[in-house]
Amino acid sequence: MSKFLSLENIEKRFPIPGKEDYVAVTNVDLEIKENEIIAIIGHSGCGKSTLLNMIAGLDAQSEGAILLENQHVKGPGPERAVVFQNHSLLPWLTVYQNIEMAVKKVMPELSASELRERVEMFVSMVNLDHAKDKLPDEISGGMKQRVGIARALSISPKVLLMDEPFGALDSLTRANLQEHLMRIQQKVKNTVIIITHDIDEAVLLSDRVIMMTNGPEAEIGEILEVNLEHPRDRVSLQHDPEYIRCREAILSFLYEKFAKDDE
Ligand SMILES: Nc1ncnc2c1ncn2[C@@H]1O[C@H](COP(=O)(O)OP(=O)(O)OP(=O)(O)O)[C@@H](O)[C@H]1O
Repeated sequence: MSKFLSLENIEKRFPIPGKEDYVAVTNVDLEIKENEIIAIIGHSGCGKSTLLNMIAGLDAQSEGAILLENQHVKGPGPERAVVFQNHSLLPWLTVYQNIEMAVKKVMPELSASELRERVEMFVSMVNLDHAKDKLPDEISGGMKQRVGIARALSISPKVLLMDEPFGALDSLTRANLQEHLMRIQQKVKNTVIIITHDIDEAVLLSDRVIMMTNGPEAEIGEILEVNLEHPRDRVSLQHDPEYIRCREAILSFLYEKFAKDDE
C-alpha cells in the first residue's frame, strides 16, 4: 500500500540572534494512514504547533521531509486545511459568507447553485442553519469554532489539521464540539491531526496518540494505540478498560516520565 502522510526525520531549528539555533523538535519520524485520527499531546513548548505548522506548509522544516501522497509539502495547500484555536473568521463576513469564500477560492469551477448547495451542506453539518446570516461578533465562541471547522471541511481537504481547536472554550462547549467533530468525522472520514493538552480529548477522538518529550530537542516519546471502535460514547467509555488504560498511559508519560515543573 502506498504511503499517505509521512514525516521523515524532521528537525526544526529556530535562529536566535547571537546564540546557537534553538532546536525545537528533532528526529520526528511518523507514518500517518489515510482516515486516521492522530492526537499530538505534550507539555507546553514541546513543539506541537511547530510540527503542525510544518505539515500545514506554513513553516519549513530545517531537516527531513514531509510527503503527502508522495508529494513533498512545500507550502500551504487546500489539501491540508487548518483550524486554529482562535477561529480566524473574517469579521465583516457572515457565517455563510466565511464558508462561501473558502469554497469559491478552492473550487472556482462550481456553478452558483452548486456553490450554494455546498455551502449550505457544511453550514448544516455543524448545525448553524439558524445563524448563517450572522456576523462572527454575533455568535458564541463555540459557534465560531464550528464555522471554522465547517469552513475547513468545505474545501474537502485530505488532511484536517487542528491546533488546540477547543482550547479556549469552557468544558461543556468543548464536549459539545467534540461530539460535532466525531459525528462529522463518521461522515467525511478524512485524516485528522489534532493538537491537544487534554488527555480525555486525545483518547476520546483519536486512533493514535503521539506523545512528545519536552523541549528543547523534543522528540516523539511514545505512540499509544487507542483500540476503541468509532463512534464513541463519552459516558460509557468512562468505565471501558481500554479507555482507562489509555488515560493512564498518557498520565504516566506526562506526569511521571516527562513531568515538567513549570506547569
Ligand atoms: N519563531 C520562533 N523563534 C524561536 N523560537 C520559537 C519560534 N517558534 C517557536 N519557538 C520555540 O519552539 C518551541 C516549540 O514551540 P511550539 O509553539 O511549537 O510549542 P507547543 O508545544 O505548541 O506549545 P504550547 O502547548 O504552549 O502551544 C518553544 O520553545 C518555542 O519558544
